[in-house]
Order: sequence, then C-alpha cells, then structure tokens
Amino acid sequence: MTHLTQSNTWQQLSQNAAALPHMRDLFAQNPSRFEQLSVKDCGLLLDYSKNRVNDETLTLLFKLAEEVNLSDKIAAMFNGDIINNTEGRAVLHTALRSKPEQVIMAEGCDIVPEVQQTLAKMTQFVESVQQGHWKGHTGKAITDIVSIGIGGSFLGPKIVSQALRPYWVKGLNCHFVANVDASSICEKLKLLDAETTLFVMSSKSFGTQETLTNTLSAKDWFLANGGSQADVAKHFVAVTSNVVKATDFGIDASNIFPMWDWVGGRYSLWSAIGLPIALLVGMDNFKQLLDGAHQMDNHFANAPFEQNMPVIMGMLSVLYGNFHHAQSHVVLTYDHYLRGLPAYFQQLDMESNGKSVMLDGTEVDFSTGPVIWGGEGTNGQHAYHQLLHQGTALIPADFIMPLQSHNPLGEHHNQLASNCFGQTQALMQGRTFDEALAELSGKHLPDSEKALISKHKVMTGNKPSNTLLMDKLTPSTLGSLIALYEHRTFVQGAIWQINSFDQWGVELGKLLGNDVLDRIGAENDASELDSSSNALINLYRQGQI
Ligand SMILES: O=P(O)(O)OC[C@H]1O[C@H](O)[C@H](O)[C@@H](O)[C@@H]1O
Repeated sequence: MTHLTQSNTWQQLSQNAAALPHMRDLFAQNPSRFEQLSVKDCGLLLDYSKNRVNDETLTLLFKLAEEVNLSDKIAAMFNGDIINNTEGRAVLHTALRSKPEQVIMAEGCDIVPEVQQTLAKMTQFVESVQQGHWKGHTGKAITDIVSIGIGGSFLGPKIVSQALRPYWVKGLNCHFVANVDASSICEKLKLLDAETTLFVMSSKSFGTQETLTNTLSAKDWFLANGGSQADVAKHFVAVTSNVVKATDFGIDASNIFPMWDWVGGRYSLWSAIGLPIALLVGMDNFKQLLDGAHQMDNHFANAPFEQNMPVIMGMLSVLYGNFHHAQSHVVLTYDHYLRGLPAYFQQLDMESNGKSVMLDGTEVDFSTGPVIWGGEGTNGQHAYHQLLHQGTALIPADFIMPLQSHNPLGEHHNQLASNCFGQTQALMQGRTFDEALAELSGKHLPDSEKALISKHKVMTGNKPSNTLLMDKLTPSTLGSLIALYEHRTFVQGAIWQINSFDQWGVELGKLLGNDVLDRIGAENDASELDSSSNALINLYRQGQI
C-alpha cells in the first residue's frame, strides 16, 4: 500500500463515505446547508451543498490536504519551483496573468518584464490589425484570421473565443484549424480570400506534425492564390518558444510572439497563444480575462481551505474518485457561449491527471484523474442525463450558469435557469417508490401494474453536483472560471502526488505515429510490426479493403 492509502485519514474518509446519510436527510436536518456550503469570490458563487459531505467529511478532506502539504505545494508552484520533475520545469502560467509590479523568478530570472513586453507587442499588433493599419499584400485590411495549432495551442483560443462571442469587434472573423485531416483546412480555405486572410501559427515546440503540415498547406494556398514569397510576412505570424525553428521555417522574425518552457500547452491560453482571442475581442478584454484569472490565483494562494473554491472542488473530486468509485465527472454548461468548456476542461484535467505513478515513481494503488465529459444544457437533458439519474455509475456533475443572459429574450432565460436548478434538485433528492406510486394514484391501472411502473420510476437520488453561478459571462468571470478549474486539477494532482504537468503518454503516440508515417510514405517494410499494424499499413497502401 502507498503511504497515502495507509494513512488514518484515508481510512476514516472511507468509513465516513460508507456511513453518510442520504443528501435528502442532510438537507432536512440542516436548513442552513446552502449558507454553510457555498462560497462567493472572484465573481463566482460555488454552491457545493448538494454533495455527499457532512462536517466530518469536510474536516477529513482538509486534513488530508494538510497531510500532503497542499499549502506548500501551492506556494511552490507560484514561486516557480521546478515542480514538473520529469521535464525539469517550473509551472508558471500564473505569471502570465500577474501584475507588472510583481517579481516572479524562474531559473534565476525575473520573468514579469518579458511577459509585459509580449503583452505590449500583442497590443501593438492587435490594434494595427483591428484598426486596419496592418495590410495584406494588395493593401487591403485583414478580415479573417486562421488560427493553426493543436492541443493546448488550439483548444484554449478556440473555446475562449467562442465563449466571448458577444465581445468580438466588428469586421474580423476567426477560423480554427487543428486536425491534420486535409478536409479541415480545405473546408476553411474554400471560404477565404488570400488578400485579406492572416494566419496565426501557434506551436510552443514548433515541432508538432499536424501544425507544421497545416501551415505548409496554408502557405501553398496563399502562394497559389496571388501571394508571393515576399508577401508571406504580411500574412503569417507565429507564436512559439522555438524562435530558431520558426525563422528557419520562413516566419519573419518580427512576426514571432514568444512563449516559454515554464508554460504548459494546456495552460497556455494566457500567453501569446491567446493571440486569436485578443484579435477578436481586443486587448482590453484580453487583459480583463487575465485579471479574472489573477483574482482566482490570489484566492487560491490565500483563502483558507474551508473557503477556497479550487481546494473544495479538488477535494470533492478526490472524495468521489477514491471513496465512491466514480470514474467520470460531467461538466454541464447552461450557457450557449460556454458550450465548448467541457472539452477544454477535458483536455486540462485528463492530460494533467491521467497518470499511474507518483512523483517518486511508486505505482498508485488508488484512482487518479476521472474521465471528464459533458455538454450544453438543456440539450443533454434530452439525452445522456437519463444515465446520470438512473444509471448504475455514480457521476458527479458541475452545473455552470450565468444569472444574466447576453440575449434576454422572452421566457428563455427563466426556462434555462429552471432546468439547471431542477436538474440539480432531481439528482439530489431522486424519487422514492412511494412517491412514484402516489403519482400514479389517479390512474385506472391494476395495483400490480402500478407497482411495476413505480419500480421503473424510482430514482435513488443522492447524486452529487456543484453549481457555479456568475452574474454575467464576461472576460473577467470567464478568466476566474478557467483558473478555478486549472487549480482544481492542481489540487487533485497534489493529493495523489503525481506530476500533473507532463504528458508522456501523448509523446509515445507521436513517436509511433512518425515511425508508421516513415513506413507508409517510403513503402518501407512493415513486416516486423505486429500483424494488425502490418496489415493495416498494407491495406492503406492498396487504398481499398
Ligand atoms: O504547441 P505545440 O508544441 O505544437 O504542442 C501542441 C500540443 O501537443 C501535444 O501533443 C501536447 O500533449 C499538448 O499539451 C500540446 O499543447
């Protein structure tokens, strides 16, 4: 057994989880449960009262957090210690949203000045594109941005841009290309005019196959549609930490926006990787986004655990994964603009906490990161919510909703809100057999039929959920919300003592993919591969099954 699962607190949590009354009873016993189990800060309200916790559970969860020195680990991240031990890197995405007067050291250097210089370079560029001063090769202003990147260099910019749609400036549109499937870029390019299109190529490493291939195809398209080699500088910019590779590739040195090793891909939207966001919503709004995240950083670093939203949410996730055998976690956004957020949190959490060994190499004997999935309310209610209510798996849920709509229209928002709150209530209280039977009392059915139907209508309830509310979806509240989930992910990783900041599983996939590509392209012998891989390669070469 690992020292974690051996600990008294772990054992006590296990006993507490098994003995806890139904949430219905917990609510009935304590009319102040909402007041006691909700926190408001950084423009967000977290209601975690509909969780399987009593005072003892929370005390034990915070005790566990103290026993693994969570406070010290939080401080180590903010201080720039090398907490990504397998890659020898600091983890300082929080520095990207710091204030200019702060001093933050990474490997002996204050990094705040370079962060500020990059923001200033972004401001200059964004203003010149938005105001039409940046001209394409025929002298026309830019109307369309094509953002090319993948993973962290794609999802953050795409989902935040989508979320901030009400803040877009007039006259600029953005298209996101990630997939190496040519259909993706071809469908986008069909709609565009090379004279007024600007490509933003985002790759921290400048070595990602999909991004390089898509960028080369974009360049070919540009050259085939009236642009010359000398015009490329007016239509291609790059964001990368590998300036040498970018200039070798042909990107003009003045068109390169830097980022750094101490920013992980899935934590990078706050850096110049967020350039497409800034182009769409303007630098003031981009800085509001950073400011919202900065507020959450301060909250995470300073609030006591009992009031600390990321700590509470992270510990609840530990509770369900390790003591209630939950294997997935659903994120339900009751806001059209936030429809992409579940996918973003999926990458954030699953790439960070999908690990099986602890920092010291010990194999874990407990579950780590759950499967994160989800979608847009109310759509999911007419589909997979059935399984949330009556399936056999326990799936904790997060409901996220702004109180005010960007598009107030008739009864829409009242209905949206009632659905959101109604779902959390139904999950929590469920429906007993007697309640189901009572609902059928007016029906002319034999008693045996009523009993049978009632059995099918029983919902055990006691299904946990968090509800996160904000006044309105703004750049600042969105920044706080995303930073909340980043830190929630950190908290889980800290309890499990895993490295939440590397991704060796993804790296192996890349390596083997390249090896197969060599064999497919050059018609090299693949016979020493396993029979399945060999056969698939041969079928691909034949082009028919
Ligand atoms: O930004 P890049 O270097 O092109 O990397 C893009 C993505 O590639 C990977 O496979 C990583 O798992 C992601 O975390 C990263 O964001």
